[in-house]
Amino acid sequence: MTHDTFEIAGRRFQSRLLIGTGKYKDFEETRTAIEASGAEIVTVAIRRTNIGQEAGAPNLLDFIPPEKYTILPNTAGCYTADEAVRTCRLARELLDGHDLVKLEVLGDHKTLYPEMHETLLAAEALVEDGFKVMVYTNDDPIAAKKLEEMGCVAVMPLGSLIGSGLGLLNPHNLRIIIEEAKVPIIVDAGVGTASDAALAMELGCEGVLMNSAIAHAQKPVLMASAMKKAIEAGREAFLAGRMEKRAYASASSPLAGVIGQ
Ligand SMILES: CC(=O)[C@@H](O)[C@H](O)COP(=O)(O)O
Repeated sequence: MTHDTFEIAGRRFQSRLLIGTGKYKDFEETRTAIEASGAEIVTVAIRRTNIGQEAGAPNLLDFIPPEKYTILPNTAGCYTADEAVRTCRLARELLDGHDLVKLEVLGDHKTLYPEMHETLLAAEALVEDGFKVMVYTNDDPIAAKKLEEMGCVAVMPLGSLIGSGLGLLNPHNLRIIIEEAKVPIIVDAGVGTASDAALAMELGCEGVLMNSAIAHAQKPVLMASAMKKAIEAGREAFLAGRMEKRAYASASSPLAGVIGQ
């Protein structure tokens, strides 16, 4: 499987597991979990994590160095297109012109569901401004297509609500989105355990982004390692092509060809 890489915005990656940096006990635990996950793309909430905004405070980039990981600044905590666009511009300044961002514009505090009108406005403005936009969206195939047509480099439908751990609530919609897509589809949010991640990959997603399932596991580093394997297993199962489901049994040792029959 070493050649099974995937591409986002002209960059190639081996690992299909994208990982968040929130909710860990401390930066050291963040570092160890990310290491165990094998992730190459690491997302950072610019409004919540210090990557240089606060001089003198502990800086995440000392633990997750940009020379080793692709840092993916995200707009978590933004509720309007304006806030999201400003946050991406701040990230670009802090990261010396880095243009790959994860856009999320949220609708309310209770569901953290994407606000699609503001998301579309922000995506348009950011693409226009030269950003490579990976965008968090609901699992609506029409919205996913619009975001792709606007020039987003990856579309990231939710599995279920951020931080809920409820898994993939609508695999049927995800399948439609994947079938229609010409850019990578990456499930973002709601993964609770390894089988959720494997299922997303079996559906044909290019990758999965997760945070809570690892950071809130009782043993985050062990869960990070489990997720790495689940993503790889799900991908291999997708490439292998699953058998058809049948309504009735089919003997494991068929009689056809048996001597004496
Ligand atoms: C880290 C990040 O970008 C989150 O907004 C993301 O959606 C993860 O969700 P979970 O915490 O449910 O994995």
